[in-house]
Amino acid sequence: MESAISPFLHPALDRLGVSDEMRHLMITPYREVKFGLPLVCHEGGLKLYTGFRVQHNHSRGPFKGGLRFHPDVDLAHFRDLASVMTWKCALVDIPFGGAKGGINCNPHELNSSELEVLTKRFVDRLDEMLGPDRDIPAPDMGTSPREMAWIMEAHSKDHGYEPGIVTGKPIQLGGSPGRLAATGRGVALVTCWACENLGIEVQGARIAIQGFGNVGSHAANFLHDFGAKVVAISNRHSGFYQGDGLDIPGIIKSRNESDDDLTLQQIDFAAGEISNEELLALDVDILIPAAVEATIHQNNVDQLRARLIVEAANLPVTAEADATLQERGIPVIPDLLANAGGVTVSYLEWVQNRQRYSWTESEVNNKLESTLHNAWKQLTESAKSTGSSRREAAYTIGTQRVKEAIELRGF
Ligand SMILES: NC(=O)C1=CN([C@@H]2O[C@H](COP(=O)(O)OP(=O)(O)OC[C@H]3O[C@@H](n4cnc5c(N)ncnc54)[C@H](O)[C@@H]3O)[C@@H](O)[C@H]2O)C=CC1
Ligand SMILES: O=C(O)CCC(=O)C(=O)O
Repeated sequence: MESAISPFLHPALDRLGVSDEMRHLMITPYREVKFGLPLVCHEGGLKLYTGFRVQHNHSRGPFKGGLRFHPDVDLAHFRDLASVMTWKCALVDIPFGGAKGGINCNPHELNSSELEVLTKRFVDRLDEMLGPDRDIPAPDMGTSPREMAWIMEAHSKDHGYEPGIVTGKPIQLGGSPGRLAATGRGVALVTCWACENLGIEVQGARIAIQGFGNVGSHAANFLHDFGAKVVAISNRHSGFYQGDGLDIPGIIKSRNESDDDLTLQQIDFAAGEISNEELLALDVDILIPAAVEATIHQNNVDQLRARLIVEAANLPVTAEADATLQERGIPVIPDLLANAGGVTVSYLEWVQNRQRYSWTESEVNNKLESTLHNAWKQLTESAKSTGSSRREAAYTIGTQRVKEAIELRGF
């Protein structure tokens, strides 16, 4: 499989003028593992899943990145996503490297105790690679605070009480206030700054959001609170459109009551059903892809009518589509910044865990906002002064910081 990040990364390394050896070092994962995970299912019978962890780079701090439980994942996928984490942490200037991993299972088809066994077995297999100063997992698609609690338990069994082994935990176990909503909060804040920059009024702005999980639903809720009209949302099954704005708090409430992504379909509100492809092509001010990679590609990019795209998902716009959007003058706020709120509060959670001390939610939210705003300022200034896109500027800053750390540490 061709790397989705290479077309963004190589030009940044060209701009830095790195040697071939340094380029190779910066693009190659430090370590990647793939292993079998057997599970005896409740109805009987053995199933074999595959676990993955790619540790991309740790020159600026321990490996950091989420765990995805999804049937379609593979090593190539995680290689790209781990690399994204490295540049993202560097861009927002938190002392972590990049990693990503997960299991090729469909969490909707397993019950809670099967998932618990699988998650704990995953941690056992990775035992010597994980640790609060080595590699710190967190939630990504298909995982949540529940799985993070199991990870903490599995690790602490052999290593003693250590909440800093994982972030995105339940608050009762040392999770940080604000982490659950942090990625969506960051998406909403960055959207507001971008609107201000581009002369788009947030109040009343029409927004379409693809993906209504942790990130999409929290982003929708914050933007609704800021006065925007979220006119369309979707999940992996279908989408909904209501021209005068959806009742986002009401939809989230009923989704949470059933605790199942599927029930978005069953919610009773005065909206029409649309497909994910139709959602992407809506005539809106802002389009927020918050689901999976490559949902905006060369075959649908010409249909897009949004004035601004904010990448809440990782790598949702392919390189070909990105080039077309640049030609059409449609600004894209890149994933490296737009969804960095999650890992930023993960860092704050890890700091609190290491100090055995906790901050209030408003302290955490203030630190999140100032971290993202610093990165936003650096990114926009760099894009302006070099005449590059925001994505190019994000990669230039991220790769520059990682290169500097590698050189300072030596080989
Ligand atoms: N959870 C976090 O803190 C962070 C997540 N992200 C990224 O945000 C994205 C979403 O993650 P979460 O919200 O955590 O996942 P989630 O598992 O909570 O929700 C994913 C949502 O996307 C929908 N979906 C899945 N495939 C789809 C498709 N092909 N078309 C439309 N909708 C689809 C699902 O039905 C669900 O509504 C991912 O790209 C993830 O890597 C990025 C930074 C942090
Ligand atoms: O919170 C974290 O450590 C990682 C979040 C993540 O996986 C991401 O930013 O893509």
